[in-house]
Amino acid sequence: MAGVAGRLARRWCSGALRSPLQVTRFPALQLHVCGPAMRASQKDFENAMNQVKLLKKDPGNEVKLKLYALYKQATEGPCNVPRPGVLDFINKAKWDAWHALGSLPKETARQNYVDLVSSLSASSESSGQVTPAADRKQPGSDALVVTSQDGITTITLNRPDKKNALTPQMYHDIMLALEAASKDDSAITVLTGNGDYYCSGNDLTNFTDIPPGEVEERARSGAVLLRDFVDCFIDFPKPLVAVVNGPAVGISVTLLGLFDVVYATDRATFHTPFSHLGQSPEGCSSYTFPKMMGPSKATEMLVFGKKLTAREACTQGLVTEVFPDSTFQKEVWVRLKAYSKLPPNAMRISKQVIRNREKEKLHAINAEESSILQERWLSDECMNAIVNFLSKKAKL
Ligand SMILES: CCCCCCCCCCC/C=C/C(=O)SCCNC(=O)CCNC(=O)[C@H](O)C(C)(C)COP(=O)(O)OP(=O)(O)OC[C@H]1O[C@@H](n2cnc3c(N)ncnc32)[C@H](O)[C@@H]1OP(=O)(O)O
Repeated sequence: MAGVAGRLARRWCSGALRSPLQVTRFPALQLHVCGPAMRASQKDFENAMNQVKLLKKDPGNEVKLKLYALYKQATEGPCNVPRPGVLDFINKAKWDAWHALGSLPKETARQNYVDLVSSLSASSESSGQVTPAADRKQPGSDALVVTSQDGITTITLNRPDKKNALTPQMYHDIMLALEAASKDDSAITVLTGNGDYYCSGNDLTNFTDIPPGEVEERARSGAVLLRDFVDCFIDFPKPLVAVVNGPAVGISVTLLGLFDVVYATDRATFHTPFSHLGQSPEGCSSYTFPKMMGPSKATEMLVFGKKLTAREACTQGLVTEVFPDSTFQKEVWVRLKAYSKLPPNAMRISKQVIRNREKEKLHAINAEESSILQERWLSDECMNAIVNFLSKKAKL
């Protein structure tokens, strides 16, 4: 395959092949093709085709073949044209990739194409080679992807079929990733999501399969986990940037108050349905939200569960800047890449000057919120809300 791959690369890059997959600029990446959520619209698909053209670095021939195959499957269905001759290496490799998809439904191929492009785009504005940072402990599952390049460590939530809902493993892995990022060579750390959502908050199935008699203990350990998790954000020493690529729910919203900068696509929304869930605010939002938006706007969000658009969130100070979805990834990564070239020690120290005097207070608030939430998890209101979600009676 290496010889074929090399020839393919030359042909693609030289523009010898005319197809919607002509990748003129390629991303560096860690790739994940997602399961068949089957929600991508034709518009999403067309957007993804456009996004491919913006990619900066070569993702490698295997990926290009995968993109080609998914495109053909999504637009024409299963491959039933004759296989090219043995010496027609390029077209044979393309045919093989397409044919390998068998009877995969067009909708699934379309979704997989969109998801694949989305994962490529997440890092398409960077020029260096993305490496899974070799000196760090890698996450325990592929629900989290950590990459490092151009002075930016990016932590990507990668459970797009579940809207990047956070499992206990992910909480632990994010803590490990933040700890590693605090010590690595990068100047800036980014948290983002793969797929159409930034994050749908705590995975509500975390509350299931608890044996009778263990509920209190689970609530206690859940509160410890929550407290440790939020502490990592409070203490994180470098500029921490949220690249909010889609809607955000629950703890993924409250935590934004602990980030230094929050960039959002205009497709993002911000929703904290704590009362609907019989729960209460966490992530220090009971302090950061009233401080940034005033108590009454904070109450609308944290108590009444009002969902904000990206622009509203920007007006309230929760979001730093909103970008059109079509140019979001491009603009944000260009910006971050430029920032990452600033002297790292100066940035770290300036962050400390801005944040340090509040740290103690934030830790105390986090402890209090976690303890209140521990009680809430044992309430009938909370149990009923979880049962409602799980039985699909309620979509919050
Ligand atoms: C006692 C134990 C303690 C545990 C440890 C705790 C540690 C810290 C806790 C911190 C406290 C955090 C609080 C919060 O974050 S509150 C917010 C919780 N999130 C929600 O309420 C969102 C619920 N989801 C939804 O409302 C919708 O799914 C959503 C609007 C996000 C998307 O709707 P849409 O119709 O577009 O898509 P689907 O509903 O079909 O979703 C696709 C699949 O994804 C699953 N999904 C989505 N979000 C979650 C979630 N939060 N938890 C679990 N699963 C989620 C959804 O069920 C679909 O799955 P299937 O395809 O399998 O049906």
